[in-house]
Amino acid sequence: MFRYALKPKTSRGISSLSFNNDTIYALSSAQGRAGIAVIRISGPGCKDVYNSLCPSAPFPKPRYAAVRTLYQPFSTNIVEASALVLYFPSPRTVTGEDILELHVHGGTATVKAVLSSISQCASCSSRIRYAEPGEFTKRAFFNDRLDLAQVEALSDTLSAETEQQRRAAVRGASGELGRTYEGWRTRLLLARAEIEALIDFSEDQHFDESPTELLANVSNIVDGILHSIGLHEMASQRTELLRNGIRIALLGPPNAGKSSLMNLIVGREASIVSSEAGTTRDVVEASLDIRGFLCSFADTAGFRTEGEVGKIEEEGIRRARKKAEEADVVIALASVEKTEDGSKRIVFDEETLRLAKMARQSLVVVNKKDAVADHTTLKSLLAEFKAHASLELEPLTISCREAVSALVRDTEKDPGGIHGLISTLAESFTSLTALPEDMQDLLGVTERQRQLLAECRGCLEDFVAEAKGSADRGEADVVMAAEYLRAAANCLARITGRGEAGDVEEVLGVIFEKFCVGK
Ligand SMILES: Nc1nc2c(ncn2[C@@H]2O[C@H](COP(=O)(O)OP(=O)(O)OP(=O)(O)O)[C@@H](O)[C@H]2O)c(=O)[nH]1
Repeated sequence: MFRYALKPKTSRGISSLSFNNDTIYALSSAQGRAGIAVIRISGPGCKDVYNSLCPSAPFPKPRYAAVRTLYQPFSTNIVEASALVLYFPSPRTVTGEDILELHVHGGTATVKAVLSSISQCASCSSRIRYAEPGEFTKRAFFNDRLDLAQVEALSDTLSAETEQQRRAAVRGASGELGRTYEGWRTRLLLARAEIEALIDFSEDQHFDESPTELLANVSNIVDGILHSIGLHEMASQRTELLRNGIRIALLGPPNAGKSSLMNLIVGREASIVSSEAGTTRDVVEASLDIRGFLCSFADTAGFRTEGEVGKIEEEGIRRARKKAEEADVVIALASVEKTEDGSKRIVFDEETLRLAKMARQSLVVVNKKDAVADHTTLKSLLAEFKAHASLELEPLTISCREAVSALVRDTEKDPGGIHGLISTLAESFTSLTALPEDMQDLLGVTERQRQLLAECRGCLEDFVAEAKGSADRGEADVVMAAEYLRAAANCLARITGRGEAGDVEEVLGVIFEKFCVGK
């Protein structure tokens, strides 16, 4: 019963004061009125809790649902007339401990009464108390039910707001990444063991390989791992875009219609629209879900070069330029305007197009197509613009004035061309974040993991340099080489939570603080 009291170190090899023998309970479904509320209890006192709440009913068969009346402990007061009760015996449970699940009516008073009754239950084997945030998952980790990469994926699953964030989180939850990193770590440990054997026993025993030959052979293994780390790092940069959002900067000359376009896309008046040039002085940002991708949209000050540019406008332009340089996608907006002689021309600015060309993805869009009466004139204006601005692709044409909000899903009604623009944007998001079919599991690589992979790569590159240096010198520093492998393996261990105790406890705090109570 006192599994952990007898074992000062958990199965992960970590002594943790917060890991204890207590039986914990919490409301695992959302707070507030609902059809059903799920209360979860985990720990050695589950059976005692059941016996206190259902004193005369038989204990339910493990993993089978049973309908029970729940009583206030030591009384005949009914707290829930018909609860669904499930018992899962350890160790094959989500926390690795005994679990009791109570599905009760989701009224606030019922949930409160059941939780209060659990707190009054008596257990001779353990203290019964309300769980801390993330404590169920923490127990799953300490009991080897989840590795750290899976815990992070679970945290991402709970916080996923868009379809693409959900997809990435699901990939991380499979445990495949943890297995991959463990596989690499084992290979590095075996290689290090061979090198250490050489250090320890070379004076007494004959080895087939010389130290330089051994380092060269290990280098081949390390090269393979380095190649794979490169792929994982690349994948993590792509998933970071899904997690943190794709940054889009909307650039163009004053009055091109940037604010109008931004408002149409985000579906609200985020930016001020006015016929006065230079209305947008600062960067206006809004986050939204575009076809399942989280995006952060930035409307910027127009790049005005003619006329007097005041200090505030100048600062706005500087910020716009910075936004463009940081953006993943730049939308370069031009517009159809009337010239002094009454004819039409497409107004654009060179700086916008230069920044668009430098961006990872860009779109050139011409607004105010409604200002041209016929299609032939529009076509010849576009051809002239394309040649003058040396554009490789055909610009998209839109009219914010004729557009229906992008939030209206009926793509038939798209006189302003906004749905077409959204589809093109979604295509560029896909190409920014896509991974080949056989690399889909890598969608789960998190920023923390990427940093550790980069650290690991550094140690392995040092090893390869040492091996090469040894071959050139004809003399190997095997102690240094073994140390590089030890450090690299430890980086991988910290990804899955098998690292040295201090390291793991440090990352645990960061990871678990994101969890809610009941998870
Ligand atoms: N005819 C026509 N006018 C438009 C269209 N889109 C915007 N406008 C008008 O163009 C003017 C400028 O629009 P804004 O959206 O404020 O332009 P902006 O690029 O944000 O301007 P700055 O803030 O000065 O950089 C306003 O009077 C809009 O009503 C369009 O599709 N057709």
